[in-house]
Amino acid sequence: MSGDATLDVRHLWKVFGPRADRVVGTPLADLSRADLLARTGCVAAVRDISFRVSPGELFVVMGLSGSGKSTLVRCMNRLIEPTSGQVLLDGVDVGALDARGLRDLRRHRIGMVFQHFGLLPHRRVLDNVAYGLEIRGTGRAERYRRAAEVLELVGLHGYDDAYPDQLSGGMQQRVGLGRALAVDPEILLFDEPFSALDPLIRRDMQNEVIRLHREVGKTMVFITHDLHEALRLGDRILIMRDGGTVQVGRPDEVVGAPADDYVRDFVADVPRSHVLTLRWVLRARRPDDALDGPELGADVVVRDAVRTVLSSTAPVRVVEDGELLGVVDQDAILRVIVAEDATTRPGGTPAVTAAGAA
Ligand SMILES: Nc1ncnc2c1ncn2[C@@H]1O[C@H](COP(=O)(O)OP(=O)(O)OP(=O)(O)O)[C@@H](O)[C@H]1O
Repeated sequence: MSGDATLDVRHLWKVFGPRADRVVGTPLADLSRADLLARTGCVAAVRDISFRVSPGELFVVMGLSGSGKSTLVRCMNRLIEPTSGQVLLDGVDVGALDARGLRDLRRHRIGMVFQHFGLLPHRRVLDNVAYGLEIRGTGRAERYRRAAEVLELVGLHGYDDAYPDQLSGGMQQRVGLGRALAVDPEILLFDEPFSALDPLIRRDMQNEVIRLHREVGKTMVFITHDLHEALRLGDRILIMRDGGTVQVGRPDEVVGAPADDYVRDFVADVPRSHVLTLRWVLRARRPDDALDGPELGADVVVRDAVRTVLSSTAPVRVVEDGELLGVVDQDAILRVIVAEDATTRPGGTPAVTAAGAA
């Protein structure tokens, strides 16, 4: 059962090369990517990847160039045929779809946003946004109505009649985003959409995705090689290396408890106060702690709690579901800020565990 996951990826493999179908399920599958290549000439682009994306979640897949992200995302709608494993979209096995089902999936159910916008240069912005509706057979009046609505949503109001080459890169990317949104798909897949944009415009577009995600509540899978982008956007992040999964977790988990040295190195320069939540810095309440301090939730990010903690003489009480998890005092906050560039918390586990055990 896929439960109520919008996307459920199970033991997905994609092997390229000669006799690629004879790798999974044999001892060859246990070889590292490099050894497999040396022994067989095959590349395991995606190695046994499993994850579930809940309705409305923004799920990020992050990895360096060659880690297998693009192959993985293309396996979702079978632009690349997986070697083995399953992809379920709202419980429907994508691998079992016939040509017609697949066409329906790509037109109606999955929207894609790429780095290269793939806009139609001779068509106006409005027609580009309406394009998905047009190939779906939606009538002219209805598709223009919807396209105008989406243009407003992606901040392109007034650009209906412009042509793509009259727009900046960021604006063209908004058109691409609008086109994907116009058909109201169940899930949006972003394949490194902002990699070619200038840093400031890129930041703008990230904010745009965050805003849109909040406003339309769409389930999203976002592929990136940029850790900071992943941490900004992701409800959860899957980190890939050499085709496999290194870690899946919330941003605070990836930064607070890196799964291995690879992730630890990766997150070493992340400002911890921007990502860690109070859960990671609280301690168990001591009998002499004053309990009349302010109350904050365990998922409040340290940076957002600094003012409250530093302006209170009593420790801040950290609560979750009405229960006191522990307290955060000024020392704890200052330690995070002062040690911003330290690599990991000793022990690497949320402080709530330590507090609970104390
Ligand atoms: N059609 C193919 N035939 C053979 N090998 C391939 C093919 N497509 C991808 N690969 C290999 O699979 C691995 C994963 O590639 P993929 O493009 O998915 O990685 P990526 O993380 O998306 O990298 P990038 O960000 O550079 O696109 C790489 O080693 C790549 O060379």
